[in-house]
Amino acid sequence: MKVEADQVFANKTAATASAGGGLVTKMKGDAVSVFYGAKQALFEVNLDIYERQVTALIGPSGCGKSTFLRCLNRMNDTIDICRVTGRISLDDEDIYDPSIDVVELRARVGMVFQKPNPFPKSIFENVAYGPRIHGLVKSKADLEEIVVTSLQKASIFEEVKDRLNEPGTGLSGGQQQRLCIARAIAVSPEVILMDEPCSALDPIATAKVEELIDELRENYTIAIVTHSMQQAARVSQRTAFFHLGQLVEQGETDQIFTNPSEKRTQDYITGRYG
Ligand SMILES: Nc1ncnc2c1ncn2[C@@H]1O[C@H](COP(=O)(O)OP(=O)(O)OP(=O)(O)O)[C@@H](O)[C@H]1O
Repeated sequence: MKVEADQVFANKTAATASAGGGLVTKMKGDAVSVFYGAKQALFEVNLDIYERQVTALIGPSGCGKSTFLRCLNRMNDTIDICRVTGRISLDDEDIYDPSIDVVELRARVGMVFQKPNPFPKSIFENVAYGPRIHGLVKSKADLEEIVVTSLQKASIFEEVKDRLNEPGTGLSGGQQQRLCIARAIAVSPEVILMDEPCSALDPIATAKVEELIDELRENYTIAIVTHSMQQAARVSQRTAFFHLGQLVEQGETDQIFTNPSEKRTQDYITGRYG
């Protein structure tokens, strides 16, 4: 595993170089603990998500990666037994403060799920829905422009431009996932959370989505949960390794994969467990 990761780094472009210095914190977790009923799933996690960087959350199954990701736009609020303590901020504002409008928060911090989940509506409507309910458009022309630019940014416009009125569910899995990314982009989020966005995709569709993630980094802050260490190495500049509900280590992806500080990280990336 480590050898493959090294090869990936050897091929990496200047993109990685920009991961050094000058980083701005976009979201910050301070002593974040999460409980599902009596069971504690996360233990005092401190993690910074930097602006215009891709941060990969890695670790063995059940270590709490998705739980942490879901805290970042309060998706865990939808789980009755879930309780979150500590502080999570977006641009230094506490997102769990009672004054926060959760609908607005989720527009600023969008999410793409493991399984592509287009609405059972046309391709156009899938993307138009968010801007419309968030009141982001004044006219039909505005809406059309947002739909087209979102599909372009999600690198799917060329494939769907002649079938915008056909159902989104009729697209291939990889196209559906890029449609879901277009839908997330349409409400102009600042942060995009991705929970194993490629796990239901074949290698070609995965490569397209990974390429897209790299392009999106120019304008968005991204946090991605992935089981694939090669994927983490390919798409991220920062990596956070979780184990048994604890954040073991975080840092530049190159450093985490080639020279981790913690033995548990080393064991995981070399395939000793997980
Ligand atoms: N809705 C829930 N109700 C109760 N327990 C939950 C719930 N969601 C997650 N958990 C528990 O919290 C712990 C962390 O789960 P989580 O899904 O965050 O891990 P993960 O690292 O994302 O795992 P995976 O890689 O398998 O998706 C696990 O023990 C899991 O069983």
